Amino acid sequence: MLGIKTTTIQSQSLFEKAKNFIPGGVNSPVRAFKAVGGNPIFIKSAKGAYIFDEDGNQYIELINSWGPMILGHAHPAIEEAILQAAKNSFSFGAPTAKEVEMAELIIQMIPSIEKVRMVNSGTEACMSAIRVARGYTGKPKIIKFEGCYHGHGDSFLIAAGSGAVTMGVPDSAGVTTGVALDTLTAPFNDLEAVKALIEANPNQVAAIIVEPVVGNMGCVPPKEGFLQGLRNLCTQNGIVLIFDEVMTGFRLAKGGAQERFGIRPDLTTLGKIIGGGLPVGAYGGKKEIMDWVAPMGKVYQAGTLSGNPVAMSAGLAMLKILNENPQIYTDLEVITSQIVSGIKGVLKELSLNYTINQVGSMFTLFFTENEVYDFTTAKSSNLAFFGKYFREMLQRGVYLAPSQFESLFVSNALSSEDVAHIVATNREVLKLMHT
Ligand SMILES: Cc1ncc(COP(=O)(O)O)c(C=O)c1O
Ligand SMILES: NCC(=O)CCC(=O)O
Repeated sequence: MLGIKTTTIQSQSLFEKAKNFIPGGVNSPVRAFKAVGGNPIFIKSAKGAYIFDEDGNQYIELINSWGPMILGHAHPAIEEAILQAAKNSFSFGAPTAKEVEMAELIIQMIPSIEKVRMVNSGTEACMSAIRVARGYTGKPKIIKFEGCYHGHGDSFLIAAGSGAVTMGVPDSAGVTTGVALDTLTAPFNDLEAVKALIEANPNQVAAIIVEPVVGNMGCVPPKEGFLQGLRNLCTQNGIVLIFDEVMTGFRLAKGGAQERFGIRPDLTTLGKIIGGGLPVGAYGGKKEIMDWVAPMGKVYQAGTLSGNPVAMSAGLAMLKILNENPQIYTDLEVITSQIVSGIKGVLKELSLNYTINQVGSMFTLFFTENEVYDFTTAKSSNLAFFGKYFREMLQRGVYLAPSQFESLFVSNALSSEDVAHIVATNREVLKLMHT
């Protein structure tokens, strides 16, 4: 059943057609298989741990819509919530009880958030968060880390990770020099570089934005003391600390990476899991800062579909399950550790020294022998090897992110048979690649 057993002819013809109408044939660059060779597969449906393409091939999911499907696909409680909500119409552009319930639950799950505003994507959340930080501090610049991705807002497409680096455009065309000059960059895990930037730009830095565990150059954990060091520098210099928890929020713990590492940011951005698979983002934090947002304050931010009732219902159903079942996080960690230790065992058997990083239910196998702790070390990976690995895994029914510079996301829908299949497939493919 698993893997490409028939053909991918439907996917191929859809892709040919799509290229006539959609730039590059895809609605988000990371979906193209540009970095790994071959053409994208077009998805027809998914259920639990499995995804099915237009040709009827079945794959085990390790992307899970780039993070949101932490409970696996089409979870019955979320499906039901969407169907029920849709019966009352799909959008009102006016306040609802659901969004109040949603805000209350987010604040309960993430204690650093005292007030929260709903938006439609992680990009919007991050764009809005830095605007608020600038309004609140009256300062123009932000510091971000090389290889971190905070969505496609102009200010973030400087040394950006994820699809931007995969497609070779970490500094995108179309971003003005003026905007670019207000984004300062430092290597991830390098506190001294951050200190130097703050000293060289006195009273200029409004915010430091960071993925507390990076997913967008592959999975890269923070070194001991790094996040606390950022917290201290921000407090000492009147800088707003923004944790971009679009990937890590509700994934690494119910309170995200900030709960896992015990650090309290001033603002947090959220996306992915918060919508249960529908388009939702949010930003929130200290009341004192969030009260700068219109209509309370002078920072403008708005949205026709923000707090959309169907999306809120899906998100609420998801968050309630996570909030009420802490065992899910233990299970996710066990499943992911089984996969990772299985792959490590395979590497040992084959005398390969590739690096695997794992934090909770996020992990990446890097085709480099170097320790990977920042963008430079991530980029030392052998991308041709990754491409071959990706294609061979897909052929055998394991659906990975089509880039070395992405994390994989595990769902709790994986069975022990699925885990065994993933490890066995790694053995087969890595062996094939190294003989
Ligand atoms: C850490 C992080 N921030 C922001 C974003 C942007 O979110 P979206 O794709 O929903 O706009 C992403 C993912 O794309 C992300 O991984
Ligand atoms: N690392 C990339 C993502 O998480 C988002 C997927 C997309 O941009 O389509």
